Amino acid sequence: MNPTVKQSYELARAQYAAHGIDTDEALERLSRIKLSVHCWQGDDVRGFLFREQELSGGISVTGSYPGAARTPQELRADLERAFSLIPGKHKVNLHAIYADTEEAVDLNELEPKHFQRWVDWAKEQGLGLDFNPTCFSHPKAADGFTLSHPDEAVRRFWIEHCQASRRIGASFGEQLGQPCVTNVWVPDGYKDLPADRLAPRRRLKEALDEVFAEPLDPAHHLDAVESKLFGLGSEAYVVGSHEFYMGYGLQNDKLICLDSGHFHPTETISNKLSSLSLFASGILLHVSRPMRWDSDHVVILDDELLEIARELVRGELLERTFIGLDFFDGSINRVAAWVIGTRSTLKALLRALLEPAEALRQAELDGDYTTRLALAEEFKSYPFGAVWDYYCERSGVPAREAWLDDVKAYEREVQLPRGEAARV
Ligand SMILES: C[C@H](O)[C@H](O)[C@@H](O)C(=O)CO
Ligand SMILES: [Mn+2]
Repeated sequence: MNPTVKQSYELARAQYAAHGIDTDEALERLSRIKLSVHCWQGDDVRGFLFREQELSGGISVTGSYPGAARTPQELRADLERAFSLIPGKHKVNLHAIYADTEEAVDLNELEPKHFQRWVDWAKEQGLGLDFNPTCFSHPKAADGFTLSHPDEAVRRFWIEHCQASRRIGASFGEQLGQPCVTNVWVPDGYKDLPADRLAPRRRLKEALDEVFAEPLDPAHHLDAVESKLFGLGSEAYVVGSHEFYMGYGLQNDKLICLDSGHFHPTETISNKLSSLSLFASGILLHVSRPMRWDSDHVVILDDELLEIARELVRGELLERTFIGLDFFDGSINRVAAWVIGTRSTLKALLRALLEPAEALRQAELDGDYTTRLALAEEFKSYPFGAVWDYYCERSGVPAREAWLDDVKAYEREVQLPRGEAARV
C-alpha cells in the first residue's frame, strides 16, 4: 500500500475516533454492501435478442460514444474491467434481452438455459445476478402497453414473459447461492388524458397476480415492482404509478422499487424510505440521476445520493434494501460510466457511515438545532477521502482518479477498435 495513503488514513481514523466513529468498522460494513450494477449501461439498452429493435418504453439513450459492447462476451469483458476498478464484490443486473444464446427465442419462451453462460461467468467472478423482464423494445409493446394491454392475447404474451423471467431469476439465485431480485417494470401508459384510468390498472393488477402465482423460494428469489410517474409518450398517465405499486407491493409482500428518476422533479426518494420501511418487507432502489426529467444520467456524489445513503444508514435499512443502479449514458465511455456511478454510490454510503449519527440525533431530540446544523456542516469537510483511498487500495483497486488511465488504455486497445455505437 502507498505509505501516504496509509498515513492519511491513520490521521483520518484519529479524527473520526474523536467523535466515537470507528473507521475500520465503517469499512467492514461498506465491504458487505453489494450494489447491483446494471448491464444495460454497457450497450445503451440494446441487448442481444432483437438488436434491430428501436429502444421503446419511454426511455431513451443519447450519445454515440464509440466502443459499445456488441456481444455478451464483450459486455462481460467490459463489466470485468469496470469491476476491477470498483472496490467490493457486487451483483450484475440483467435484462431478459441480454440472453446469451444462438437460438432464435422470443421473450415468452426464455428459459434458464439461455442465461447459463451468464451464471457460469458470475460464479467464476464471485458475483451475484439480478433480473428484469424486458417489457419494451419488442413489436408486442409497440403501442406502449404490455401487462395491461386491452387485448388478451398480447397481455398473455407479457404475462408468460414475466413468469419465465421469475423462473430464470430463481435459477440464478439457486445456482449462485444468493437471492436474485427480479424487478417488474412495464412502461404502459398514455400520452394524453385517458378516458378510463381504472380499467388498465385493474388489468395490470390481475396480470401481476398471474405473474406472481407460482411460489418461489425466497432464499433464491425475490420479486420487486417498479413504479413511474411519466415517460416519453406516457406523459399523461402511467398505469403502474407509485400508488398502484405501493398498494400492490404491500398487499402482496413484494419489494417496492423506488427509482430516483420516476417522480416529480422536486420529489426525492430519500424522503420516502423511512415511511416505506415501516410497512414494506423490503425495498429495491434504482439509483439514477434525473436531470429535468427521467434522463438517467450517470450517478454522481450529489446531495440526493448522500441523503439516500444517510437514510439507509441512519434508518438501519441496509440489511433489507437492495441497491441497484439505473443509468444509461451513451455520450461517454461506458465502462467509465459504470465506474463513476458505482464508486460514487459507494462513496456516498461510506460518507454516511462516517457521520456522527448519534450526536446529530441527540441534538435534534434536545431541540438543539444549532448543534445539529453546525455538526452536519463541519462533517462535510472531514477527511472521508482518506478513508476511501485506503479502502480502494486495501481492496486492490486504484485510489482516486488513477482508474481513469486504465479505462483510457482499455478504450484504446479494446473498445475503439469496435467502432461506432449507431443502432443497426
Ligand atoms: C432498463 C430499466 O428496466 C429501466 O430503466 C427501468 O428500470 C426504468 O427505470 C424505466 O424508466
Ligand atoms: Mn429504474
